[in-house]
Amino acid sequence: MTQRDPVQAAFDTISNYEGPPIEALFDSEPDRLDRMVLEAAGIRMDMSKTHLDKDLVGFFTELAEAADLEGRRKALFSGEIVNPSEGRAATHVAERGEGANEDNEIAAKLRQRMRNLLDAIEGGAFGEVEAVLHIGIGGSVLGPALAVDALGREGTRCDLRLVANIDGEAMDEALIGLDPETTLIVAVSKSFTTTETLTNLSAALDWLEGAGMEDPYGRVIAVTANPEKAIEHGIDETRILPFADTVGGRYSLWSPVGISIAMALGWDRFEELLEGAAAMDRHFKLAPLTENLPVMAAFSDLYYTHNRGAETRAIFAYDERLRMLVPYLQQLVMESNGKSVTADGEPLGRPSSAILWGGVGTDGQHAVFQLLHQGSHLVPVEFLAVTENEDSQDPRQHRQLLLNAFAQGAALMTGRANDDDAARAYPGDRPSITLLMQRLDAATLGALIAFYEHRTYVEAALLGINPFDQFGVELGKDMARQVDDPEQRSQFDPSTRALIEKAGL
Ligand SMILES: O=P(O)(O)OC[C@H]1O[C@](O)(CO)[C@@H](O)[C@@H]1O
Repeated sequence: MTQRDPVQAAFDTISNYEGPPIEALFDSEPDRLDRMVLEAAGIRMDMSKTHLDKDLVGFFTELAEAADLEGRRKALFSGEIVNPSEGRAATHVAERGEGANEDNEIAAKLRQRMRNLLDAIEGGAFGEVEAVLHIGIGGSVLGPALAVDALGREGTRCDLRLVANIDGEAMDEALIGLDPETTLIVAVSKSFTTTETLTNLSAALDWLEGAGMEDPYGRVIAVTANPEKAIEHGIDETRILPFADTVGGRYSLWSPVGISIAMALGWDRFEELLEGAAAMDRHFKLAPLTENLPVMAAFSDLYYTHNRGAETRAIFAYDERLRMLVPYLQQLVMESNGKSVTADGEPLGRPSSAILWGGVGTDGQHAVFQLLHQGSHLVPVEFLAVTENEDSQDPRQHRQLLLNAFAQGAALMTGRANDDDAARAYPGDRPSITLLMQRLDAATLGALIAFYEHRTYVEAALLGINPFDQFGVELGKDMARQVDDPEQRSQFDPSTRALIEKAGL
């Protein structure tokens, strides 16, 4: 008789489990709030409005054991190869001082180099710097965009403009009102081969040259894991900030990629961001699985994809400062876990990560929440809110903001019957998680981002996925090159050829 694969057996149990509605769990589990509200690094996660009951948590614990989650967690922090397809470790935790000693030291040295350059800039080495034009795409821009948008509301030390898209409209907009004499260019690309970034860098250099600048390259700082390529592009070694190639693009804001964060918010805030992330690292590393925020959140994610067939999950931040969180997390989660093969190259054979979408509250309530309450799709929702009001704000607004966030979670769960009119009935029993933070400072934001990183890692570990490669993006890049070549173009399909012809390309 062949032994059943214990991971598959645990997934089968989870997929076939039929538990009670969420509301009933508050009666059947009197200690529910104690067990399902977890707190770490300034984040309070309330999971009591999910279907995870004691049995399910037990089944997930069995799955974690079968998938050797604790071993995977240890492998991440000890710098072992966790990205087998590229034969690499993933050392973003070392950027926060929580990796293997050797990796921590490498990261600390590169951070010191970043600090020295920052001191030189602030000391006037580049003349007066009023603005920074940060050029990068994907993981080379989304972190700085999120951090500075969230934390720079009360003023920044320089005017930070970000440009990612290869669309000239994006560059035109980013340059509005900038003075070439007082603008520094920060070109960020892990590979330094990304078409968008290199094309935008050339456009920015032309802009400097067009303004009569004698040495446009002298105004460029490059951040990359491939310094040779940056040198090939004409950037002087002294203005290159390298980072380790074991730091994935979507995990890189902690590395010198964060120089724009440090320039806009100051070095101390950048360090606080790292410290907050390190606090979450320690929690993830040490807390037992059932008290561990990233682990329990991943259990919930997998329950809804495997048991309830949820294809998406939504995140709504009831805080305007977190409006960039969803785009940031979309890359983190979907580029990491949107895969159909396991780390061993076998077909996955089960749903991978859910599609992540969302926005901010209360805006979403007046646009897409209809579907959340009454649509035929089950969408687990995550609400984020910050209890402390900023001094400058009207407390009435903040009060309403929070009340709305909490009411939505309650409404999704309880629903409301209407025997006379089905269109006015709310089925209820719809799950949500609420993440509550007392304040949104650099440390809490760091912890929040690290929480999502580790949750993504746990999901990958349980699914058997390698979350650190992204081969899915390569085919489109390749075809974009081919389609630009008249000879290869003729081999394309009739629809694509007609589009190219119509656009006159
Ligand atoms: O930092 P780079 O090498 O320019 O890459 C930018 C982005 O492009 C991707 O490689 C996808 O094409 C992302 O993983 C990455 O964050």
